[in-house]
Parts: sequence; structure tokens; C-alpha cells
Amino acid sequence: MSIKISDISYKYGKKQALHNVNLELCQGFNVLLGPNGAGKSTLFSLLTAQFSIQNGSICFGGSSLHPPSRELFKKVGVVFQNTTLDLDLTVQQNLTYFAALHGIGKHTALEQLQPILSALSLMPHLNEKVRQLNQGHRRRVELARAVLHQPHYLFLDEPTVGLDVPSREAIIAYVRQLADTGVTILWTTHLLDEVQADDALVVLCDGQVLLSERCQVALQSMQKQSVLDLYQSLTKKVVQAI
Ligand SMILES: Nc1ncnc2c1ncn2[C@@H]1O[C@H](COP(=O)(O)OP(=O)(O)OP(=O)(O)O)[C@@H](O)[C@H]1O
Repeated sequence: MSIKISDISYKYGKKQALHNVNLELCQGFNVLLGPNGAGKSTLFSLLTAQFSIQNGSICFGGSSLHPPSRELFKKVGVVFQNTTLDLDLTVQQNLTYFAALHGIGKHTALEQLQPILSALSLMPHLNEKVRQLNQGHRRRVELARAVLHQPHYLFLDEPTVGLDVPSREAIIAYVRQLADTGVTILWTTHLLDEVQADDALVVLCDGQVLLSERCQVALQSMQKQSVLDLYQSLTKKVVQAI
């Protein structure tokens, strides 16, 4: 199911953070790139209903996000930049508690979690307190928690920032595999090497959408050799004009 973002603008007081954003996020891996202050977090906060829509509309597969409904949010998973785990509970307690909030019993949750925990190499850590885990494993737990209820939509805000290579690779590989199963994923990042040719790429700058296109198609049509060249040529013009 796709997400349709129509005519979304957002202001903090007089500061216009998003200008008339129109986007369609399709099933699969969508990458959101943009320099500091581009409006990525604002858009992320609107999509996750942390902020109320001021102008325009957002529809998830035909269901409006305004007002956000419980039914819709059962289909959404989110990995925030900052940890939202309880550090003094074990990995298993964090996960089963969250599963219970979704109406999933402990036994079913642990069964459903088995492949996720194996893919993210979390099985040996199930009975450890989150406080004992390194940042990479904490982020893996955040991801397991975000997907345990099998969401149709998954939003990740810079999920690999500050992680070592094994954790980064484990997280990217798992999320890419989910994208292949038809989940609609929005992956916000500053790390250009995380973009692959087949990804749907969105570039946001100064609150405006500069590009929304399959990466490979954009590289060809703009005759760029790399994502870095593409990104720089798009954002340079706007940054110079500000
Ligand atoms: N609470 C706020 N009050 C006023 N202006 C804000 C507020 N939050 C963000 N802004 C402004 O809105 C614009 C978009 O900010 P936003 O945080 O969405 O960008 P971003 O792309 O997520 O940036 P970064 O990569 O630095 O996190 C920026 O100009 C920012 O200064």
C-alpha cells in the first residue's frame, strides 16, 4: 500500500519548514535524503502523527491520517532516532510488553519474533537488560519491536547513525528484506552510501521536494555518475539561493 502526501505545508510559528510537499511513497524501500534543516524530521513527525497536519493531507492506502486512527496505527512501525526502550527491562520484556499493547500474547509474540531475533542476532541477548547492550544491539531491539506486529508501513529516522559496521549491515539487510515482502518503508538518512540504484529516492531541501524518482532513473536522466554527484547538484542550487 502506498502513502500519498498531498499539498503538505508546515510552519513553526513564522518559520515555514515544509512548502507544499507532494509525494507518493510506494511499497518497497524509499530513502529520504536532505541536508540539515531540510524538513525531514518535520515530515517524519507528521507521518508518525507526532505533529498534527496544518495544511494538506496524508493518506495511507486510502485511509486518511487526519485524524490518526487506532486501526491505522496497528499497521505502522516506527524506529525513532532516540531510544524509546526501557533500559531496565530485558530485551524479551521490552518486546513482549510492546506485543501486549498490540494484543499479542507472550507465547505468540515469542514465536513471531523468532525469525526476526535470529536475523538480527538477538537470540543470545533475550534475557539481558537493554542497559547492558551496546548501541548497535539496542537499535536492533528497536527494530525488532517496530516490526513484531508485522506492520504494512515502517518509518526509520536515521536508524544507522553512530553504529558499527556489523549492526549497520544487520539492520539494513533486514529492512531491505522486509521491503522485498511489500512493506512500505521510509528510511531517512544522511549516509549516501545507504542508497541503492533500485531505491525510490526523495530529496528534500529547504522544505521542498527536489526529487522523487527511482535512483537509477534519476542518475540516468540527470547524467550523474553517483548518488553524491546527484545529491550535490540538486541541493547546491537551493542552498546557494537561500
Ligand atoms: N521547534 C521548532 N521551532 C522553530 N523552527 C523549527 C523547529 N523545529 C524545526 N525548525 C526549523 O524547521 C526547519 C526544518 O527542520 P527539521 O528538523 O524538520 O529538518 P531536518 O531535515 O530534520 O534537519 P536535521 O537533518 O538537522 O535533523 C529548519 O529550518 C528548522 O530550523
